[in-house]
Amino acid sequence: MNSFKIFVVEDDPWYREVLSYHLSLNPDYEVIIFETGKECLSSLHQRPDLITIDFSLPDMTGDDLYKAIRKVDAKVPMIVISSQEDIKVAVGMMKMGVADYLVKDENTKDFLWNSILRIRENLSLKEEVETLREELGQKYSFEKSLIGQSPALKKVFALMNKAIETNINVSITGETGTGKELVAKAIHFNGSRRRKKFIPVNMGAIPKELIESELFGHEKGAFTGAVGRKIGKFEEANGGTIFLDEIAELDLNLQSKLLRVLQEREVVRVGGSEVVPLDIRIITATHKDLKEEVRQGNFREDLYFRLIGMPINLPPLRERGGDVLILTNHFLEGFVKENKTKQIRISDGAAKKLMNYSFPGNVRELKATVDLAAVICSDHLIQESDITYLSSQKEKLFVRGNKTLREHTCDIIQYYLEKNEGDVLKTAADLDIGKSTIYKMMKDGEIS
Ligand SMILES: Nc1ncnc2c1ncn2[C@@H]1O[C@H](COP(=O)(O)OP(=O)(O)OP(=O)(O)O)[C@@H](O)[C@H]1O
Repeated sequence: MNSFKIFVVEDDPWYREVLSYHLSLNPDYEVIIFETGKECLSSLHQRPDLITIDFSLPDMTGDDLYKAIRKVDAKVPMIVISSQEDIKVAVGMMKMGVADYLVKDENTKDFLWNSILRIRENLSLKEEVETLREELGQKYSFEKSLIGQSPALKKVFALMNKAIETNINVSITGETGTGKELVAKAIHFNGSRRRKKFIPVNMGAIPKELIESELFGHEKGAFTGAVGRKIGKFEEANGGTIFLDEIAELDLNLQSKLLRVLQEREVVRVGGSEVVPLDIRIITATHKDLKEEVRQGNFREDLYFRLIGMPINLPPLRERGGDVLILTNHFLEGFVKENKTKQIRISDGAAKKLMNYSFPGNVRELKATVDLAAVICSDHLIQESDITYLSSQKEKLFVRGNKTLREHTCDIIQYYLEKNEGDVLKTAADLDIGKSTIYKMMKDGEIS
C-alpha cells in the first residue's frame, strides 16, 4: 500500500517535533515537516495527501497559505492548527473549505490523529463513489447498454451524441418498453454531468397530492404530516440530471409550478422561503403524443416548449428489423451468465416466430419472452413452441401509430396468422376473407 504523505507546516520547533513524532507512530504515514509557508508551497510537487497548517506562520497567515495551496491543488485536505480559539476565524476557515480547525492544547495531537482518520475514511468513500460512477458510465455506454444496429436505432444514437455534447433538455417519446429510461441514463452517464446524480421520477407513480413536495421538497410543518424537512428531487439532482418519466401525467396545476421553477431556475421548498438556485438538465419521457396533449388542452404549450429541447423518438421494436435477434442473443447471454448454465441456442423456427411478432411491450416484452423460453426449453435449444407471447394488449396495438388502412389490415391478418400458427384457411375463416387474399399478401411480402 502507498504511504499517506502528510505535510506539517509549523514554525515552533518543539511543537513541530511533537506532531511529527506522534503522527509517525502510524506506519502508513510519511510525515514531512516545514518551517514556513513558502517552503511548503515549493514542495507541493511531491503531492501530499494531507497538509496541517499552523495558523500564524512567520511568512504568511494560515488563510493565505490555504488559498495559495488551493490554487495549485484543488483537492488536498488541509487542517488548520491555531494557538487561539477564535470561533470567527474557525468558521471562516471551515467555510473556505478546510477539513478541520484545531486549537493547540494538550489534546491536539489526539484530535489531529482522529481528524486524519476521519478524513482518510471520507477520501476512500469518495474514491469508491468515483469508481462506482465510472463503472456506471461504462455500464451505460451506448454500445454496452443499448443493443441494436438497425438504421432506426442508429438515428437515435446520432441524436444522443448531439445531446451529450451539450446541456440541452431532452424529451424522449416511444411506446412502453422501448428503452426511454435507458436512453436517459446513457445520456446522463456519458455527458459532462456524469459525476453528479441522475434522479428518475415517475409522474404516473406518485399520488397527485404528494407530487409537489416530492419534486420541490417541503419544510417541517408545511402541511399536516410534514414532520421534518424534505429535500425535493430537483434539489437532489442539482448539478446533475432529473428524469421526469410519464411527464404527460402531470396535472395542469403542477405544470404551472414546474414551469415557474424552469423559468426562474430556482426552487423554493413547500412552506419555506429559502431560494435554492438550480443547475439541472431535464430529460422527460412519455409514451403519449405530447403535441396532441397540448392540442387537447391537457398540457401547457409554454411548458411543452421549455421541455422539448432535443426530441428523441424511440422506434418500436417491430420497426427495428434484425435487432430482435441481436437483442435475443444479448438477453440469452445475460441469462446464461446469471444462471451459470450452458450456452443456449435458438432454432430457425423460433427465430422466425420472434421476427414475425409485433411485440406491443417492445424490448421489455422480448426480454421476458426470451427469459421464459430459456427456462422452459430442453437441451439448451429454444424451439418455436418454447416462445410464448405474454402481452395482453395485442389487439389494442392495431390502432396505434400513423398507419394506412392497408397497413392496419396487414397487421390484423398477421396477428391472426400467428394466433393460428400459420394456418391460412383458419385465418381466412376467422376473418371472413378469401384465402387467396392472404396468399397474395404473402406473395407481395406484406405479411409472412
Ligand atoms: N436497446 C436495448 N438494448 C438492451 N436492453 C434494452 C434496450 N431497450 C430497452 N432495453 C431493456 O428493456 C427494458 C425496458 O426499458 P426501459 O425501462 O428503458 O423502457 P421505457 O421505454 O422507459 O419503458 P416504460 O415507458 O414502460 O417506462 C429494460 O430492462 C431495458 O434495460
